[in-house]
Amino acid sequence: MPQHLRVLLSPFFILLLFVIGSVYVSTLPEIWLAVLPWAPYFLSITALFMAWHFNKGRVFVAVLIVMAALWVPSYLKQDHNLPLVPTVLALTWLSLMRERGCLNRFTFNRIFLFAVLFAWWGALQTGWVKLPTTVPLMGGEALDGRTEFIESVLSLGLIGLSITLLLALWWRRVDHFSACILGTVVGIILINVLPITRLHETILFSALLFLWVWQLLLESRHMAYRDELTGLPSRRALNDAMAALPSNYAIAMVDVDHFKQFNDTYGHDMGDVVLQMVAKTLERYRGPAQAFRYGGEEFTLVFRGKHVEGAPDQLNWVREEIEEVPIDVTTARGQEKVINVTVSIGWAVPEAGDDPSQVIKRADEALYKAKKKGRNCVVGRA
Ligand SMILES: Nc1nc2c(ncn2[C@@H]2O[C@H](COP(=O)(O)OP(=O)(O)OP(=O)(O)O)[C@@H](O)[C@H]2O)c(=O)[nH]1
Repeated sequence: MPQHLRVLLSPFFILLLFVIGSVYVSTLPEIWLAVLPWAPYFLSITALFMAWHFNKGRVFVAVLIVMAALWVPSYLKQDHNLPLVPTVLALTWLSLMRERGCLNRFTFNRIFLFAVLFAWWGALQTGWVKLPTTVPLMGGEALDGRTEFIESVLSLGLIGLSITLLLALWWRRVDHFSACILGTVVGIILINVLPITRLHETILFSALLFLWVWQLLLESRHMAYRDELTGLPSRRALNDAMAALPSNYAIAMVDVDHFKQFNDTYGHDMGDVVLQMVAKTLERYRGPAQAFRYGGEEFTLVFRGKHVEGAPDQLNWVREEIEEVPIDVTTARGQEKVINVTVSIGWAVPEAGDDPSQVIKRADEALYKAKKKGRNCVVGRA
């Protein structure tokens, strides 16, 4: 499944699950129905605590925005009149901001900014502030049909623009945060347009808050199991994968040739670009083999089951493909040129009684032989 759809899967699946659940909510025992109104508060405290723990200021603020959407109307005693426009605007605005950690001046500034936005909406709703009828904005008292019409068009325009922007951000970033913001905005719109009771509304708000708890769980998993530079699964993920291998498998170790020299000549940043390029090429072989960053300039490919047979050919293709990628570099004298890097590969399959760590050791020995042979080659050790 394409990565774009994969990141959207969990937010929209959670939403769908809660929407279906809300249909059957009235069949729940009394005790559950009594507890349900507390669910959003419990979930928001959990999400806020987790966001603080993982130092995710944007998630912290997103949860507060969802809570404001739930809480502000009941505070104003205006049930079922959700602050739709300020909520969507605040979430969109937030997704344009960079992650800058939690509980610092950036987070407090953002909370203040969005609090002003909600306070403005509340003031207009309650009539504390009255705009001239020619300035229709976010619930300003509509004195005639024309003003009401302009106000609706303006609200729809702002929401449409926000959704377009959020879709563009999701498409560009392909990350869980953008997907969760999209899910939250869709959820808020659903709550606003569906003819639902207060109880259903509570369940849908719980869905939106659960979505953020889930996002933080995914994020923590991502931090533990993904290599930050290349985006590949990390050594820890490889250890887990090795514990669940079938009987027929092969492990290949891929190492960039003369990488120290490359770093010394073109700089560490260019070295990082090379590692990202190698990772991207290895990722393309996701079908037959799973790629991991083993550490430093070393990568691991794991072939399982029927793919083991084709491993030598696949490894040669990988090697050739990496060799063909042109890399633009600047020399110490400021000259620009295009170069190519190569990799050496050693691979092995298990012998009777071998555990995966022994197979990795033998693949490493094969890699050593490939280096000795002159590099840019594949050596297999069955
Ligand atoms: N840019 C960059 N360099 C790294 C990273 N991790 C490790 N390195 C560098 O990778 C280099 C590893 O070099 P060696 O293992 O000695 O490899 P080599 O001797 O140059 O090349 P071979 O003999 O062909 O393996 C060291 O200079 C490390 O600093 C990283 O994440 N980014």
